[in-house]
Amino acid sequence: MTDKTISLQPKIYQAPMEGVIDHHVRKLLSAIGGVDICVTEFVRVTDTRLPRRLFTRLCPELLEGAATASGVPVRLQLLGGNPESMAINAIKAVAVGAKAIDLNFGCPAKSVNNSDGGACLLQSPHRVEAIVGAVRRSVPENIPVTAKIRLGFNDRASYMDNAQAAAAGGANELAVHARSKVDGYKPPAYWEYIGEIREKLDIPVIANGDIWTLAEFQRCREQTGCQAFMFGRSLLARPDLGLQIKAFCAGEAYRPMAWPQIVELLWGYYQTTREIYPAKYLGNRIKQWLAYLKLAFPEAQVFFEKVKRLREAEAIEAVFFQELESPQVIAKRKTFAAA
Ligand SMILES: Cc1cc2nc3c(=O)[nH]c(=O)nc-3n(C[C@H](O)[C@H](O)[C@H](O)COP(=O)(O)O)c2cc1C
Repeated sequence: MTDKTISLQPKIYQAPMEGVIDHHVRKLLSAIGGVDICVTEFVRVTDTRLPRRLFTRLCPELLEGAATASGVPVRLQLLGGNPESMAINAIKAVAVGAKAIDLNFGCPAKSVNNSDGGACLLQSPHRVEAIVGAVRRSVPENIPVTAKIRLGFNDRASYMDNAQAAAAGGANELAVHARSKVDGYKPPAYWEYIGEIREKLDIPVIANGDIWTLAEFQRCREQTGCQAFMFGRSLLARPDLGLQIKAFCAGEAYRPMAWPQIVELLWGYYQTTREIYPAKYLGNRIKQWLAYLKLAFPEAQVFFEKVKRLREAEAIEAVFFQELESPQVIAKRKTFAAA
């Protein structure tokens, strides 16, 4: 690989997804490859110093050098509106093992916004600056403090004020989900705003929102000029999207993951989480992942239909066995093994 191709390689981030991308999913996604940085679900900061176990439950990687088993660094995300409490808990997180802190200014949930956290803070850019500043000043300089914003709360008018506030507070990087809180998750994502932010700020800006495919990555890169990209739902829909992008950028051939590999991935996820989640929720996590996979793999829709009403381990596993033993899957497995 020449220096030129290295410099053309984008940095790929796994987006935080509360209730969806936990440490099990981070482990699987980072093992596939293509992901440079993972981010945890948010730790909700109240007025107290949170106990160590809360950090390690949400991010057991803190006990393993703050990296996944495949060595991908994991950033711990904090959410809250009180600069002092955020700073105190950032210090605690670092003491527990965090090597980077990300601050959430994007969560649209009513319950979160009503208790003064997430996207509602975008209504007061000076508060964004104060929170970032308090955390930045409280943790050692070698610990990156990053922020993740939307383009605004009720509308997108405050996008630049909030981006500049995060930078003025000392954020080392800024991830921008290209929608306002009111935009929710409705397409489109307004990538053009990210490009403006990137031009104005001196810190790396990470583009996020609706980058579902390699072609969309290319368009987003063109529109924003960014070198860093964050993928949430899209990475669940195409778990090797990071590899697809990196191979493309390096000019290398790459055969994207096909359904047989996806079933094996899902089977691995089911097996590792089977004992951990309460029995009454058995299968819920794979159904949740299938809901994203359906967007990229027609086979996932068929599989989802077969498991959607099942709650018993035996029944769910029978569907898996049927799929894992299907001639199509076995044939593909042999082809991959030979390749
Ligand atoms: C179910 C769900 C949970 C999310 N949880 C978080 C979170 O904990 N912290 C955060 O900053 N963003 C969270 N987000 C937003 C994503 O990180 C990301 O910004 C958004 O989904 C757009 O990116 P995508 O189009 O690649 O999914 C969440 C999104 C979804 C759909």
